[in-house]
Amino acid sequence: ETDLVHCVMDKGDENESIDYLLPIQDTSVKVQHPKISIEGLDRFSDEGDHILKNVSLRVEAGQIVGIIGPSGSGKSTLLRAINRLWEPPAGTIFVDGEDITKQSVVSVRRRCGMLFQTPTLFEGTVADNVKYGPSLAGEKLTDKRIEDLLKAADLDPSFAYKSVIGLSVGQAQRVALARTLANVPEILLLDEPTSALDPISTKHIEESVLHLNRTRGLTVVFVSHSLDQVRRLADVVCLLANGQIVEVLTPSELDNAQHPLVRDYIAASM
Ligand SMILES: Nc1ncnc2c1ncn2[C@@H]1O[C@H](COP(=O)(O)OP(=O)(O)OP(=O)(O)O)[C@@H](O)[C@H]1O
Repeated sequence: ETDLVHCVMDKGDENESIDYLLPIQDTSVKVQHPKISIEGLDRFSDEGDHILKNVSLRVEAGQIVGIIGPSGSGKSTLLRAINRLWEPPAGTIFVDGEDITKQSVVSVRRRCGMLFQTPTLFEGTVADNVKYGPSLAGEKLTDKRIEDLLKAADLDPSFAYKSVIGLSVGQAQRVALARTLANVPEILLLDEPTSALDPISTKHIEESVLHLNRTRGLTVVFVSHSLDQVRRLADVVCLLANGQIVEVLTPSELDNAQHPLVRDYIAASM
């Protein structure tokens, strides 16, 4: 990872383009392992409720997977397990074929960056927030790199030295995206990332995510209540209901979904 960071930073210093922002991940070669593999994941709450039931899911490198489903079906819990915000049992979640519980939490969280519904920034400037993750790894970001990260999140570089106080939610979410990208993630986990945003801010975030996916091969797993968003972004859609994946299909197949819960969900969303 360190080598990649340096390679990207060197190139970033020479070139205006955000295309140097993250290493390009080779998704053309069929590698042995999927990017993410979830195998028989179960979760019980402290009260004994079965929140995730034997969930298995394969996400290929460079894929964008949308997770939809009724409230309380376990979508956030599933997403949070992938970067160990909730600790999955050993041997249930693999990234590049490696059990994530065998790696350090810090490295898992850097590789699998997460955005939440509501951005939480700490007080200070936009740049302070963007620099924070790399500083934990002893890395100091250049001004140019910070500007490139802001551009990648569809935010004007002039925001770098503004205080985060006074930012709109949409701007703050883009800062949160830049902060996540600063860790050079391979996977982006997005938990309803635009549900608090207006349509323009939503478009900014969606365009950034699509651009990063198309140009960098970034793998994306996102939770959304918007079927329109799923249609705009996802290569594959998973429907989660009562803690189980009940159907996996492409966005164009949504209208012909077989499972009654999927059909109900789509009907209710129209
Ligand atoms: N830490 C926890 N302790 C106990 N129960 C929990 C915990 N986290 C989640 N749950 C329960 O697990 C179930 C799934 O929650 P989760 O937030 O994953 O669902 P969701 O599909 O993301 O819902 P929403 O669409 O409303 O965000 C819910 O019944 C929730 O109350």
